[in-house]
Amino acid sequence: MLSDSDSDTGNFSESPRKPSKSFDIDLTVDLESDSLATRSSSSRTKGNSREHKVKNLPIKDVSECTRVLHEVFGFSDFKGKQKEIVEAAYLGSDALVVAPTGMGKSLCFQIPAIADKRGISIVVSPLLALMQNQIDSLRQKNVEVASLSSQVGYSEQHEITRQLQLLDPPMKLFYTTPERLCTSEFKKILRTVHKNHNFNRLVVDEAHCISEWGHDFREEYRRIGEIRKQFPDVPIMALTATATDAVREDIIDSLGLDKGRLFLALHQFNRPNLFYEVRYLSSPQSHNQMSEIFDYIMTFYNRRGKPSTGLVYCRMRKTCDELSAFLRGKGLNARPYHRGIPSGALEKTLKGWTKNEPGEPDAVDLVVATVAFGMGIDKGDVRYIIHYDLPKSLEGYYQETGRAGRDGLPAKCILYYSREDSLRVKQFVRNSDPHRVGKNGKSPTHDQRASLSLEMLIKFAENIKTCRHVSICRYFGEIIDDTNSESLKTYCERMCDVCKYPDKTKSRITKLSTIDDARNNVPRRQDNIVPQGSTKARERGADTEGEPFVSSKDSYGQQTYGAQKRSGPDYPENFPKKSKIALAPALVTKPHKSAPGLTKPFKAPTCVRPQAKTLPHALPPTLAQPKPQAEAPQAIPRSLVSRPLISDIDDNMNGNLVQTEDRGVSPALDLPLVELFWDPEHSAKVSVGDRRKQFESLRRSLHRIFTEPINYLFYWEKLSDSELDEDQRNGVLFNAAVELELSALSLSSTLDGYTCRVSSIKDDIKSLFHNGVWDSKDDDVQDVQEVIASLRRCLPSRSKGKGKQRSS
Ligand SMILES: Nc1ncnc2c1ncn2[C@@H]1O[C@H](COP(=O)(O)OP(=O)(O)OP(=O)(O)O)[C@@H](O)[C@H]1O
Repeated sequence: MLSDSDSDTGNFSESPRKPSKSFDIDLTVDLESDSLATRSSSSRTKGNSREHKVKNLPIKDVSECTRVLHEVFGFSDFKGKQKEIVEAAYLGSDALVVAPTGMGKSLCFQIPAIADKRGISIVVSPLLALMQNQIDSLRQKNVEVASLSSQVGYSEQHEITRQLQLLDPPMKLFYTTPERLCTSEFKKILRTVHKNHNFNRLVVDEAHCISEWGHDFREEYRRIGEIRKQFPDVPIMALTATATDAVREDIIDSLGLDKGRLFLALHQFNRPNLFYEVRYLSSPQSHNQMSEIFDYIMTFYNRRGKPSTGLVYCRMRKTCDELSAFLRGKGLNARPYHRGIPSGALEKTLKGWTKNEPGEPDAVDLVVATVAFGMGIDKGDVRYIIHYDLPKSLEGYYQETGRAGRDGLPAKCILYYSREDSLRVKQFVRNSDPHRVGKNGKSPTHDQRASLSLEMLIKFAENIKTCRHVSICRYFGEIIDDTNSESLKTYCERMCDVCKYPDKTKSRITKLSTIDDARNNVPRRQDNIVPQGSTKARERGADTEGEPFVSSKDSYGQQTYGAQKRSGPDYPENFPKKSKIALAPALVTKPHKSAPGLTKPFKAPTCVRPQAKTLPHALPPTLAQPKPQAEAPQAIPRSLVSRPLISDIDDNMNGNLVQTEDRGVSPALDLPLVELFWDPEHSAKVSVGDRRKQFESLRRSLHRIFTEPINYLFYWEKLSDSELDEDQRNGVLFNAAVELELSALSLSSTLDGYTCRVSSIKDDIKSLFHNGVWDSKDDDVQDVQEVIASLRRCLPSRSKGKGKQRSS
């Protein structure tokens, strides 16, 4: 067998360009140089100084790949298009591999890397856990592999860096993150590796992260294309499980893949062994849902006669903690998994789950996880995957359910769906950072892309006519003729609720609440709630005589908040009869002493509360002031002083911020006085009394954080570029409470749902104590980010620098 690793970059006659998949041409040998024509590309050789020219290179023998498959991995046959992909890569083609979860994409680059007689494949991977998983598995097979990440100690990093630059480095594969790959120090190392003819190929795993259309877009992934520019002769292989046409195009463009010589391997997306089912909820009622999940798991165990490995996905960390505690309390061997848990505990959970042998002491049957648990988790016998709530995209859902049944045996995928939850996710997506605009204006903005994918997921969930398998595959671009029952059978043989029990599914969907999207037009506080009489209000045509808050905008659609109808128990008798404004929020108010523009403060007679004593230092006076520890003790409200300090907060396994916070001695805070008016007309589902109560508790939660004795300066600085005076700060907190309460109301169709929503927002507010959440982009702190966004929207306009910076 003849072989060598890094061949010449172009000192051979140009082999004719053949379309994708015809990599047999790649075997063409340049007689002059004896090197393979596999790297040939005029575009790639441009700018290359031919330092790679190596004479008398032997032809590569692709049977080497099969040998590796048998001897290193112990498999008798290739799966899917593995053989073609592996050989094309071995021979030096660029390759784009789109294959369903569990197909065996890792082998597509591991085999050629091992088959290469010398040199290294550099693998870019988005997650440390994913890398570690592959590294561990390769080491078990005695494959030399290395990685550089923050988890590697300094001296080891030094040693690995040295080895990488040897003339004959020991490792076959080197794993790194996109962030490290693009640093100038690492590029310097790469230059040496390349100069030594050891840079065999670049592998981009989970390549959908490159795409602006991808659900997991990662800014740093976009920069990987720089490697193609700097090392044009180095072949690139990109792999993903979820690439629509748009994502594929984006990957090819961004990485600069050579379309003329690209090996494109597309597989069917269908996972016929997965049973998809959607369970409809009238509204998210956590206790019922948790009990139902417990019952489901127990029934499943009983049917199989033994515990089975499973996964429950939740969007929020705290739901993971609560649900896993609930299930553990009921005797199940469940553990939470999210980024708020220390890495040691996560490793233990992962190990217990991956190596799960029921009955073994450290075995974990069930992991309750956020999306942090996913990519790269390769366990064959996962028998069920439950989505406690709605993921943010169809791609995400497909990838997460893809963890099930990787051994080819049947597995169940259950999605809990309620319209309230879908509205909530929509709101997240809509409000998520919209600053990323597509390359050359070609791609849509981030929120358009994300909204589209979410919309498709919602359609998938609510569609009870089309087979779930077909819906998914169509989303990824497969053309399926649903009039042909034979071809449909290849997708689904009664392996989804729609196909297996259509009538039951039809009756189940009637449970969904009738809440519709129009209700989700939660007004942006700054846009539509204006203190009566203020300049802004006047500009918008506010009634300075009596209507407290107004909006002249009609973009709030069907919202009919405000002073439109004058009746009901809470409605003041003497409220002015004339109603000028059609659209205004239900809650109208004026923060005490704030809003200097208020020339005629509105007094709603029935709603004036008893004069609360306002402590002078309920909010710290200015940002420039010395830290409050130095202040006289009486300057800080007693209830705050007695609260635990930030350093006491338990940021461990269960992220028990809530508990710690609840240890505070007094829940009562003396807040600045406000005058309130609530329109009962628009509080049909939830009484004015309940709303007032919940509003006050939201407001209290906000005040606790932003008067927090140790860190409040940090919080205010995070929110605003400029200093705010006391009135302004009171105004911000007040307005944010208004906005958050409205948001909870608009996303709920029952009192229970509303109360549950407010309590969840309060937990999010408490999470602001964790300094890390302020700048976090993690999916599972998105609720907290929503609270921050709300606060920023409520800043006076001149101090909105931070908010703008985020979204510009
Ligand atoms: N040729 C093969 N024969 C048998 N099993 C294989 C073969 N190739 C891969 N596998 C097994 O299939 C499983 C899935 O492989 P792998 O993790 O590479 O999938 P993947 O396509 O990367 O999935 P995901 O996108 O979900 O990460 C692994 O357990 C792997 O050992």
